[in-house]
Amino acid sequence: MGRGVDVAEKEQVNHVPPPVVIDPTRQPIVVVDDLHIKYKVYGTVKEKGTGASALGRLLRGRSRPQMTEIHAVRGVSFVAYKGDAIGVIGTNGSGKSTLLKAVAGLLPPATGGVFTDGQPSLLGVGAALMKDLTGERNIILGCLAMGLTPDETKEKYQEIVQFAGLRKGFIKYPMNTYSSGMGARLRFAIASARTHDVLLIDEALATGDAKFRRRSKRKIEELRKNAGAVFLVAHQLDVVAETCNRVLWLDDGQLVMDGTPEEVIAAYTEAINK
Ligand SMILES: Nc1ncnc2c1ncn2[C@@H]1O[C@H](COP(=O)(O)OP(=O)(O)OP(=O)(O)O)[C@@H](O)[C@H]1O
Repeated sequence: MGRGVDVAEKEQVNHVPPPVVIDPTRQPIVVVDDLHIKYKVYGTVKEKGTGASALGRLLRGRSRPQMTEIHAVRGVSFVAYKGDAIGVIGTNGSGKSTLLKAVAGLLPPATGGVFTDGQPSLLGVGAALMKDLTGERNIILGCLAMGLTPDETKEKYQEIVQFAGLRKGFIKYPMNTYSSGMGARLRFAIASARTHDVLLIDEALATGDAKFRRRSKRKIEELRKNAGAVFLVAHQLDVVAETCNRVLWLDDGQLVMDGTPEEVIAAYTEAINK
């Protein structure tokens, strides 16, 4: 017997998103078109999560996990233009990191698409630096990995050390002796040593102090001028307001608002304080 489709489901099935409109006077760098991202997870989420029910399942031999899907990004569309610095805000689990990973090409769309003009670089909290190596070695390897020549790396080295502004002597210590803030500063300093077509920064500035944030803001402005577009995920709304010319507000995987920092942050603040 066929299953009835309720009205909400019908609307979803028949929903045809409006086409993405590109401003012909500006240079598009990233086009996200009705993007859907789903994670496949293995678990028994449909059943009760109590100890008794887990034991019952085990005794009945039904502990085999089932596959379920988490629909993390649900029909997001926008266009980022050359010179845009876009803040992505939203509550925990609203899909911000997932969206950035998809723009970076690290997660395949379930449906919809992401088109980028140039190479995206994702700078995340856990960006790959080698914990056992010194800051010095990480700068050299990081620069070479980003495609700088050995001569360019030599040229940039001092600038990176200065920008990171680590405590005296720490550049010669292994990174596993760094605080999380120090690690984040070094990561950002390395990443910003070259221009990126699309630079995606996921919470990487969160642990910096006020002075470092001011320096980062200036650096992002510089990167914006030379790069294609910069995306910044941050929970600190003041950082987003200071750094970005545009903000996307995500909620439950959907785009609630796309506008200036003033209007989007005001609407978001009102919504979360209700
Ligand atoms: N690797 C994963 N496997 C399965 N589900 C995931 C995975 N990563 C994220 N999710 C789920 O996708 C949804 C969006 O998560 P995401 O990390 O993108 O949110 P976020 O807005 O960046 O959150 P936060 O502000 O807490 O960092 C959440 O429901 C989360 O549980």
